[in-house]
Amino acid sequence: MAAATPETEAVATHIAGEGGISPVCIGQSVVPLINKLQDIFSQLGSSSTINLPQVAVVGSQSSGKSSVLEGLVGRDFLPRGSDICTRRPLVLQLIQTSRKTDDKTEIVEWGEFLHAPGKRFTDFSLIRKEIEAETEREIGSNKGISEKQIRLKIFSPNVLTITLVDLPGITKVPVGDQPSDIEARVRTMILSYIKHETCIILAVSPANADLANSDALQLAKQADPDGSRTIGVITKLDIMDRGTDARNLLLGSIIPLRLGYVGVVNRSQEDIFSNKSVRDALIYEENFFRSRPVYHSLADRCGIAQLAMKLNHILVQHIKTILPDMKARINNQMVTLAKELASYGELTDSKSGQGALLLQIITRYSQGFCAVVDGKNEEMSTSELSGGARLHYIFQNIFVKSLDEVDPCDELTDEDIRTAIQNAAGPKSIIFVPEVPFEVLVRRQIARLLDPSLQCARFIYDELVKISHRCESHELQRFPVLRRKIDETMSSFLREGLAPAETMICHLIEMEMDYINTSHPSFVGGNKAVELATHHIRATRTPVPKDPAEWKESPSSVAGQGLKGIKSASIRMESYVSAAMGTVQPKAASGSWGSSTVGGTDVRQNGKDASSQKGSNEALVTWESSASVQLKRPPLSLKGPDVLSDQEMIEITVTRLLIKSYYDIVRKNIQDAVPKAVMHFLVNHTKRELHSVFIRKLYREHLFEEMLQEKEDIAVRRKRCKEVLRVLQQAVHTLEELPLDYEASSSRVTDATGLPFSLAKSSGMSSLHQSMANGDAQVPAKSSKSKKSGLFGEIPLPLNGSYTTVNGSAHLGVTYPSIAT
Ligand SMILES: Nc1nc2c(ncn2[C@@H]2O[C@H](COP(=O)(O)OP(=O)(O)OP(=O)(O)O)[C@@H](O)[C@H]2O)c(=O)[nH]1
Repeated sequence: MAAATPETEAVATHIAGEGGISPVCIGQSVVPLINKLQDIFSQLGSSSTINLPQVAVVGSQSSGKSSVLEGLVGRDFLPRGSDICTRRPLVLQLIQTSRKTDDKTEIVEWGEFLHAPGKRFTDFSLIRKEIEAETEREIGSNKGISEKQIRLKIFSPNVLTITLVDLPGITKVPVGDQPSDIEARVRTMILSYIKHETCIILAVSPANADLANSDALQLAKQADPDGSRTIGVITKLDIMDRGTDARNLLLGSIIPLRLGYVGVVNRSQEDIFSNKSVRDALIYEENFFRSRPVYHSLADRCGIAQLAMKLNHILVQHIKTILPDMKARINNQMVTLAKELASYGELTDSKSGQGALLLQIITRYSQGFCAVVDGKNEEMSTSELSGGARLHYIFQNIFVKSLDEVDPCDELTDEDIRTAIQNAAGPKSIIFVPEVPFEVLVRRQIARLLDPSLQCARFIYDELVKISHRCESHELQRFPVLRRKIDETMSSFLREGLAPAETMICHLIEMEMDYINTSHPSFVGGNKAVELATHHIRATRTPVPKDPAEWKESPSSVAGQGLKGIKSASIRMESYVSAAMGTVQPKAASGSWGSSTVGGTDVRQNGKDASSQKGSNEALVTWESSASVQLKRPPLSLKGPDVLSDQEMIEITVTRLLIKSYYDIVRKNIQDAVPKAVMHFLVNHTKRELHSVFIRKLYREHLFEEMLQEKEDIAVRRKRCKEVLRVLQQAVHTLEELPLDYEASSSRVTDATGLPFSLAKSSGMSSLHQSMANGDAQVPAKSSKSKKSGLFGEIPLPLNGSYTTVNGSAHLGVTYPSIAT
């Protein structure tokens, strides 16, 4: 390396400070704020979604990760060794404390674990022991690995303020308690840290192993494919094969890395055994690079100090890049919290305040109810019907449709109709199509409309109850008593609305049953019904059998089928059709079926009746000459004969037609009137009166206190909400304090070519590059502020662009002289 010039000496003095103990503190004004934020957000618990930048050290087992971290911290406190040492992720937050104190007794450096809050570890060897003990407490001593973090804060005036994560090394063959898939598990664990875009990866590879096989670089590439946040760290430069050096590795000739490599020399195992101090190790490292000319031109890539500077600068730029997003996220969180807080409202003790609050709640409730019913609710669902649309569905798709599907005669058999007709005729024969049985039967069918109509009203009532629950405001949740009272009032009010709706429905059905309006213009009427019946029968009759024997058989076979097969049989009956049409019956048929003419003959006098008549006449004659004839006692239950007469068929068909026609009229009336009644008495009435009912029943001054009793957890939530809001406001404040025009003053970051980032991208800087390459290590005091874009945003060139060396070597970002070893 080139000898130190007066300028570099001056810079070195500046960095070393008085007595050589002042460290370079690039980012001092920025990173502490981030740590402050980190503390603030840790108070918020896991709900915090702010990802603060971290630096994670990854690599294969025993590659020197912990040693690198120790070098960066400048203290000897991590478990290290040739065997597996780091078995749980160690999150290490370095916090720079105030620089120096005159009071020599004051403790200036200490560590604190999250699992032992308040306990200061001033003896750093105890920190190492505590890490080992805490590791064993979790996973025992037999080489097991866990992903549960150990969190440690190191407070010191001699550290760069930064967060580092030491991760277990990648290992191939399971040993001790390690599971068979140890390699995969460790890789997954490491990836879970380094995959975050905000994580800077220190990929540690030993110089004495083939870089092409580096686990660290392979994992880093997986998490950061474009290499924009990966720094390669080459360790063990001191134990490379004789005759080899790491020049090509550091230059990125083997595996190029966008942010380049830094070579370091840590303490060897022997050094550890002999308790070599960090300070001595750093001096040794400095001498190592100084004594090897091959590294002279790579001063900016050699030594832990360069790594510290590089890291710090990248971190600063990174923070600047993510700041706007961080602010936006905090603001979003604040908006959400403010809304939540507003929903909890404030408590008031004054009667007028309570009254106003109560009035507001019941007014909102009533308006919400109406809005849901009217379909004006803002939170209207797009995935299913809700509110008023459900009421409409119940009316039209359930009620009206169900009535449409009802067949008024489905429960009326021909025998039922015939029996009704005969009963209506009393002791007489039927002359005309009877009116009474039609009325009796149609009334019975109209009565069947009552149940579905009442059910429809019930369904609507149920829906309104559901709506009433839905429109409970968030605010109402705070007051369980008020909520219960509103619920009670609402359901009793809805019940009160249901009663008149049901009464109205009963009246509607009764009205319909009470007066059968056969003059209704849509009613088919008797004559038309006979005509239709006749027409229907004509259309469906089968041809008359040619063989008279078949005529004989025909009726009897119909009779043989009994009333079960009467419908189809009646269609086949020629006699029936003839009777309906007024034509003459075939003789044979008339013999067995009686002399029926439309409306003129007692059709019940069928063959059997005739023969019994004949039999009684004979009995009379015989009585005169011989012993008396006994009549059969009529059975208790009397039914008409099995076989239907022609006239009966017509009567039945006509009666059916009349029933259907009239029922249709009534059905339409009911389909129309029931929804109207329900809407009027129940739904609209509720909408109209709800608010005044609430006022009447709930807005009572002596009830205010009771009804506005808050749920216990609401007070807790309100308090928590306020607290989190306060913390967020503090975070915003902290962010606003951040000097966005921050400019690094005493270090620079170089890209893989060895040039400072910005300079490397500037044109016409080759002479500068050359001077550095020559080991002059001088950067003009003023250089243009150019920028490099990448993941970490734009990296401006430090204004003074000074390149620091101490005695021709890079100076550390930590000042070991002050450390008590
Ligand atoms: N000679 C020499 N030895 C080193 C160097 N870096 C680390 N070592 C030694 O390598 C061994 C492992 O170092 P650690 O720092 O514990 O490595 P690690 O990667 O943290 O190990 P695990 O956490 O167990 O994976 C120790 O004995 C160190 O002394 C170096 O640059 N030079």
